Parts: sequence; C-alpha cells; structure tokens
Amino acid sequence: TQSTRPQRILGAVQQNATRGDPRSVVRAIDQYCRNQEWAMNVGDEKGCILDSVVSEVNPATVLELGTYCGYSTVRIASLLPPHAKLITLEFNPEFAVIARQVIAWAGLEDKIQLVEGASGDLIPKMKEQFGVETFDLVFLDHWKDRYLPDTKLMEECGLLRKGSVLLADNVICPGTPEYLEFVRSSPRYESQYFKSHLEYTKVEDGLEKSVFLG
Ligand SMILES: Cc1ncnc2c1ncn2[C@@H]1O[C@H](/C=C/CNC(=O)c2cc(-c3ccc(F)cc3)cc(O)c2O)[C@@H](O)[C@H]1O
Ligand SMILES: [Mg+2]
Repeated sequence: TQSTRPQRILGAVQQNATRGDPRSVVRAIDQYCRNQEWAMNVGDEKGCILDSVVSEVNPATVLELGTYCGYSTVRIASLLPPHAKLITLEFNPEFAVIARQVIAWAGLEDKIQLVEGASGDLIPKMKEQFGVETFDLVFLDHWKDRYLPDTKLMEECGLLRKGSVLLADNVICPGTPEYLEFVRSSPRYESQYFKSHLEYTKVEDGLEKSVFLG
C-alpha cells in the first residue's frame, strides 16, 4: 500500500538521523524535504530565526499549535533548559502517530507532551488538565485562520503574561491577514516581522514575533 508523506519523512529520520541527537533529526528532515519532496515544516531558514527567538526567550513553558511531523517541536525542544516543558497540540491522529516517533527518535519525550485534539478545545483545559500557569513562548503553525481566534482564547484563559512571546509562522505565505492586522494594531502587543522565505523555496514568507504587554 502507498505510504504517506509523513511516513516517508519518518523513514528519512530513521535512516539518516542518530537516535538521541535532535539536531541530526532536524537535518535529516530538511535534507529529505529539500531534495526529495517538499513538506510544510518551518524549515532550515525560518528555523534559524525560530532558534534565535527560543534562545532569547529561554522559555520554561512553550505551547506549539500544530505539530504535523514534529520538526519544529524537536527543533524548539532541543534548545530548552533542563526542566522546561513543551506542549504541542495536534488534531490529526495520523500525524500525531508519526510525530511521536520523530520525537522519540530525537530522545526528547521527557521535554515534550503531544496532546491530540483541536486547539480550540484544548486551550481552555491547559490550566486544570496540564498544570500550566502561563506560557513564556507560543509557536503558531496550525491552520492559518485559527491564529487569531486561538490568540484571543489564550488571552481569555489567562495563559499569557506580561512578556509572553507569540511567534507565528507563514504570516506572508499562505498568509494570516486578520492575525497580522490584530497583533500589529493592538496596543497590547509589540510586534516585529522577520523576513525570510517559504521553507525550501525562494518564495517570500516570514515569522511575526509579538510580545504580549499585559
Ligand atoms: C485547530 C487545530 N488544532 C490542532 N491541530 C491543528 C489545528 N489546525 C491544524 N492543525 C494541525 O496543524 C498542522 C497544520 C498546519 C497548517 N499549515 C499550513 O497549512 C502551511 C502551509 C504552507 C504552504 C505554503 C505554500 C503552499 F503553496 C502550500 C502550503 C506552509 C506552511 O509552513 C504551513 O504551516 C497539521 O498537522 C494539522 O493537523
Ligand atoms: Mg508553517
């Protein structure tokens, strides 16, 4: 039977990456997606911007919206301090199965909690079910029309504190116009655009970093 793209990405990790070496997992996925078949990972170019923001924030608690195959999950978690935790939300069970194996290959199970379900349903449960106070960093990379409603939901649920950082992928391509308009015009956010390119291509894309001012 025909394999799926996520299954082929997992295969590339298992064939080319070293168990317990997160950066080799990241490299294996980038090489596969650049040379064999494109996939919607944040990728190596935007990934370097992601790395710099993660290192600058040095977060104890991270929320990722949209796990897919776990590329950015592993990339972020590989930079976290010892007791930091990353919660990643994914509503497609097939993608979740693959991502769990990618995360395991990287040896990052202790830092990452992958929760299956829709962000809109899970965000209101973060405090009671997952013992979260607030998130120091949120990486938005799920359906683009969910960025704004989920940001408002995180505010309403008291999951953002003064200084919490939102980092949003794809604000140009495919684009998140309503979200961009909101974070750039709201007095409660200080936003900055990092110009880059769509993963593995020369098409313009970028990340928007928005600090919640409380
Ligand atoms: C509300 C909810 N709750 C939980 N999980 C959720 C969720 N909504 C989606 N998910 C999950 O997250 C991922 C979805 C990611 C969506 N990303 C993109 O569509 C995307 C597309 C491109 C792209 C650019 C140019 C093209 F020509 C074609 C595609 C690039 C990207 O970087 C993208 O991120 C996927 O794993 C999905 O199951
Ligand atoms: Mg993306």
